Amino acid sequence: MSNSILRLEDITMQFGGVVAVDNLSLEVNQNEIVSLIGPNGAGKTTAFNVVTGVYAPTNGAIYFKDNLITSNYPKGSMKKLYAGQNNGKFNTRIEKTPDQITKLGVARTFQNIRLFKDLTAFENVLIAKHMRAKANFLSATLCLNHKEEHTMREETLELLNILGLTDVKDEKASSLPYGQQRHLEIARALATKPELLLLDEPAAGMNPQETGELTAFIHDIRSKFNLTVFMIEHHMDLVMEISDRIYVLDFGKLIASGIPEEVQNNQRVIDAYLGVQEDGEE
Ligand SMILES: Nc1ncnc2c1ncn2[C@@H]1O[C@H](COP(=O)(O)OP(=O)(O)OP(=O)(O)O)[C@@H](O)[C@H]1O
Repeated sequence: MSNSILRLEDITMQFGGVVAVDNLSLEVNQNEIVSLIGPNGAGKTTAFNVVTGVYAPTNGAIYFKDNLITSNYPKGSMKKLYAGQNNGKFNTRIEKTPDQITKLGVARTFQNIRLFKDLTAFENVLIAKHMRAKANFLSATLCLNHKEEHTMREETLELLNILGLTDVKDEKASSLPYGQQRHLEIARALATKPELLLLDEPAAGMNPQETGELTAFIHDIRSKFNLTVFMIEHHMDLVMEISDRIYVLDFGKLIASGIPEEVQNNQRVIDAYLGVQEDGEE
């Protein structure tokens, strides 16, 4: 078996005529921290949405731990609209729901924090545990036996403790400072016991101190939970410091990949993204 945990093969995601992700192939290996970067609208979140089953790709295949979990090809009206390059290469259709992808061992956080704002930190994590145990929210809330419930509560407390949230476990999510809400979102993702954690802009909204602490925090959870991390991020200092490897998207296409030094010095990347951000130039 290879060391690959996630592999995208020729993924295209097209919304009508808009090609958000264009023939993207990439690989994430076990225990790596890999970043996906690119200017606004480059297709990063769409790529995450395809991996996590929010969208079925228009074309292409995805492998998780070398098992084919997603596969599609253009059909119906999409046949005419499809603008990609690999038409005909894929001929099976495999689609999984976000729940099914989560159960395989893939969890994610979102660019805009999606906590249950009126529930406590403890309740937010506990619900995620229930969701992992049962197929849906309703059965999750109704069908647990006492022993299962007790175990989940214990595990929830342990998770909050590891993530430094014990003191605020009974606070409403909405009342927590932004940095703690981000940690809570990660705690909730970890409650589903993932092997692969997708973080969509974990530093968004954080102050410089919180952002500075994020590298150590992500390293820490990676080793404690034996995780692989695939991350979208705009803070270049963080990306360059934390990433084992980086993939760069521009207008949906992969324009560069490599270790941070390679990507940092890549002229296409500088032109497309880093240059724009640092100099404010087009
Ligand atoms: N559901 C959708 N329907 C139509 N177009 C969409 C949809 N989702 C994304 N797009 C388009 O796909 C392109 C890529 O968007 P996406 O949000 O993936 O980019 P991004 O790299 O994550 O951007 P940002 O860094 O600003 O979050 C954009 O042009 C966007 O408008």
